[in-house]
Amino acid sequence: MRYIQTTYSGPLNGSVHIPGAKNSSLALLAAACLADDIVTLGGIPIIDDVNIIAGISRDIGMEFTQEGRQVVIDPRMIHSAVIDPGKASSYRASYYFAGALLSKFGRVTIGFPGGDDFVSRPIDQHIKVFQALGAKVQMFNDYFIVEAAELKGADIYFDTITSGATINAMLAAVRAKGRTQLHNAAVDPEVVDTAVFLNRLGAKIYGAGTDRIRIEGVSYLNGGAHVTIPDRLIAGAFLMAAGLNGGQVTVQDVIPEHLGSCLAKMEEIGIHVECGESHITAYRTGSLKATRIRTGMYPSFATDLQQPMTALLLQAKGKSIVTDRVFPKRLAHVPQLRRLGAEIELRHESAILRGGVPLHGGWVHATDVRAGTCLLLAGLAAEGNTCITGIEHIERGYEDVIGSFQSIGAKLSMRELDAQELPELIHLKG
Ligand SMILES: CC(=O)N[C@H]1[C@@H](OP(=O)(O)OP(=O)(O)OC[C@H]2O[C@@H](n3ccc(=O)[nH]c3=O)[C@H](O)[C@@H]2O)O[C@H](CO)[C@@H](O)[C@@H]1O
Ligand SMILES: C=C(OP(=O)(O)O)C(=O)O
Repeated sequence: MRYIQTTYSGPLNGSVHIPGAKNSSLALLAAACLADDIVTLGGIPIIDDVNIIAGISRDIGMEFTQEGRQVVIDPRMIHSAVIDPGKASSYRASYYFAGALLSKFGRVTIGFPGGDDFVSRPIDQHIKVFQALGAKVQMFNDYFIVEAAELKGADIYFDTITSGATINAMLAAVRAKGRTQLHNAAVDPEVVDTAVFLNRLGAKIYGAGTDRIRIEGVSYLNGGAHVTIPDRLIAGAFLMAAGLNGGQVTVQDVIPEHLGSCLAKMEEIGIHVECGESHITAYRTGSLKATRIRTGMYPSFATDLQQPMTALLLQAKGKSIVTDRVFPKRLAHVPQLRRLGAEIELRHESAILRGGVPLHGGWVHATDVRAGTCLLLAGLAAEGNTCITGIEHIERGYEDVIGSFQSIGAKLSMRELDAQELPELIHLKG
C-alpha cells in the first residue's frame, strides 16, 4: 500500500501551473458523446477519474485517445448505452453519462454514482430532470435504467441548487424536442464551461451562469474543439499553502474571478493576494487571524475548499469556526487532524478550531480528495513526519500531487508501506 509522507517544510515559495478542472472535465468528456463528429478537448487533467472515463468510453464504442492533457473523442461508433455498474460507481460524475446517453439514444443503463463518500449525496434532482423530460426511470440494486420514446422540453424548477443536476439537465435536454427552461439553476463556472462547449458544437443553450437557463433542443451536434477551464479548487489549495508557514506562491493559468470568495477570505485572515490576467500570487508576512467559514454554492465559499482552509486556520491563533452548508457532515478530516495534535471539536455540524496549537507528525487517513489536501497541508506545517494513507482518493482529483507540491518547496514523497509500519495503521480510519 502506498502512502504520502510529508515533513515540516517551512515557508513555501514558487509557481505552479494549474491543470484543467476535474469537475468540468468529467462533464465535458461525457458531453462529448452527444456530438455527431470528432471532438478534441484540451486541459483535461491526468487523474484517475479520467482513466475510468477512458475505460467506459472504450466499453461503449467511443474512441478515446489521450496525449498529455489533450483528449480526442470519436463518438460516431458508440454501439451501447449500457455502462458497467462497477465503473459507474467508482467515481461520482458518472451520472453525466446517464444524461448524455439518454439524450442521444433515448435509453441508458448505468450504475449508481460513487466518488467521494463523505455524506449522503442524493440524485433525486437528476431523476426529477429525466422524468420531467418524459423519461421512465427504473431502479435496481446496483444500477438504474432511464428510457424515453421521445424527450420533450419542459420547465424544471430545482428544489435545491445543484451543479451536477444543472449540468445533467443541459446534457439531457440539448437534443430534446422543443424548449427546456431550468429555474433555480447552479451558476458554477463548470456549468458555464459545459454550456460553452455544447454551444460550440451547435447546441442552443442560453443563460448559463444565471439561475435561469433556456435550452432549445437541436437534432444534430457537430464535432469541435474546446479547452476546459482551470481547476479553481486546486488553485485555491496552492494559494492557501502560501499562508501555512509564510512564503509566496503563484498559481499560473487560472481565472482569478472563479476564486473570488476564496481570495476574499484569505485576505480577511491576513494573506496578501495579487491578481493578474491569468495568475494569482499569495503571500503571508505577519500572523494569521482566526475567522468563520460558511460554505455555499458558487459564488459562495466552496465546500471543496473548506478542508484545506481548515488546515490553514489551525495556524491562526484563536477560535475559528467552519460550517459546511452544502454537505453539512463533510467533516471526516477533523478526527484525522486531531491525530496530529489539532484542537478541534465538532459541535452542531460545525468544526470549532483552537488555532495556533503546534501540530506534530503522525499517521492519518484521507477519506476523500479534499480531506487529502487538508491533511497534506497540515502535514507540511507539522513537526516531524506525517504519513497519509488513502492516496487513491487524492489521485482521483490531483494530477502529480507530489511533483506539484515539491515545485513550491514542499517536502513530501510517495512511499510503499513496509511490514514494520503496519501496527501504526490499526484504528487509523476510526
Ligand atoms: C464531480 C463534481 O462536479 N463534483 C462537485 C459537485 O458535486 P455534485 O454535483 O454531486 O454536487 P451538487 O452541486 O449536485 O450538490 C449541491 C447540493 O445539492 C444537493 N443535491 C444534489 C443533487 C440532487 O439530486 N439532490 C440534492 O439534494 C446535495 O446534497 C448538495 O447539498 O458539486 C459539489 C458542490 O459544489 C462539489 O463538492 C463536488 O466536487
Ligand atoms: C467531492 C468531490 O468530488 P466528486 O464529486 O467527484 O466526488 C471533490 O472534487 O471535492
